[in-house]
Amino acid sequence: MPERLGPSLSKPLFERIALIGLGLIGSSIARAARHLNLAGTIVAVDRSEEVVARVRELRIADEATTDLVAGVKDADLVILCVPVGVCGAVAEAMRPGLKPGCIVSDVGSVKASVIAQVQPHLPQDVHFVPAHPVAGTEHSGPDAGFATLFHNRWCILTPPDGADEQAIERVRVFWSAIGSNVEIMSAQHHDLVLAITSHVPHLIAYNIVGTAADLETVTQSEVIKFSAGGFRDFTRIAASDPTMWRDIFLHNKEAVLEMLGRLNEDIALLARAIRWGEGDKLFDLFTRTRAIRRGIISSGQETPEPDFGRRREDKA
Ligand SMILES: NC(=O)C1=CN([C@@H]2O[C@H](COP(=O)(O)OP(=O)(O)OC[C@H]3O[C@@H](n4cnc5c(N)ncnc54)[C@H](O)[C@@H]3O)[C@@H](O)[C@H]2O)C=CC1
Ligand SMILES: O=C(O)C(=O)Cc1ccc(O)cc1
Repeated sequence: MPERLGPSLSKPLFERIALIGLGLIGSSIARAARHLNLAGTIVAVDRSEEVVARVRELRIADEATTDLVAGVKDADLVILCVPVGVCGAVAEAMRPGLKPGCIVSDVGSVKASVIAQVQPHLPQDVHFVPAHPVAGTEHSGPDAGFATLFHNRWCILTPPDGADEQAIERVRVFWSAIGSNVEIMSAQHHDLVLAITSHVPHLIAYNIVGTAADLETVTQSEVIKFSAGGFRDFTRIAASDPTMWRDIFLHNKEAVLEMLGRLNEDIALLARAIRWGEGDKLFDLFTRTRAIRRGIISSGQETPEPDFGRRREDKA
């Protein structure tokens, strides 16, 4: 068992869990649920034969199938771990197999659109509790997952109005047992917050790496050769899955456009400060942002970077 995972439960939280989509997130949930004894039986469902075969090889689920209806049969908890753009189609296709009274959840990076897509397809006696584990990497697929991915990270639940309290509590307990800190908010608020903290930063990374690549013909590969840490960090983010991120932008359109509008205004102000030599404006902003980063590190939400011996010199 990985070192940082908590103790496994003596009795599973759910008899049978079905995970739909066994990529980075689905396979990480499967691994964590297995290690922590959160489910009596874990069923893996994926539309890709290749992924199903790999899940069997990796032994991260008890059963694996491409058949959605058979896969969700008798499951007490079904979690959609597919790109947000296909959640509605998956919900519609799995509906005939859903057990009355079961809980359906998801892990999508966008919430209002997923609720709008999924809810109309669920029978009245099925409880929908949408979730978003705010943890991930730029990698995809069943080999990329690991059991500690969600440890000490946030998981946001966005239950629609009138959602069953017991079902919300069971999903909260599930993510807490996985090691996440759980918070509940409205889907609209989630989408606005995540637009600025996650979606727009990814768009900026895709954009800057794209622009630099276009410049490369002009600079004859100096862009990559002399890329310092900052640019390299952007290339990591810009290596994230194209399908997943296309869907996120198309399904959180209003919030992303709202945040991009604000960002454009602020960038125009920065350009103006540079043009007119207003150093104090630049200095004030950079001082504020440095304090934010240091606050994140001291609150324990981020591991500090290696100091390469700098601290010893500082002390001298
Ligand atoms: N990658 C990340 O860092 C994070 C992703 N998320 C969310 O998790 C979800 C999954 O993302 P990843 O695991 O990274 O993706 P992934 O690309 O690693 O895995 C997605 C899996 O879904 C399967 N799939 C696609 N369409 C399907 C369908 N119609 N029916 C059945 N299976 C289907 C694919 O074959 C693939 O195995 C997305 O909604 C994403 O927004 C949430 C937090 C972090
Ligand atoms: O790799 C990174 O830096 C991420 O930001 C991962 C990530 C991607 C999408 C999410 O909805 C949550 C986390």
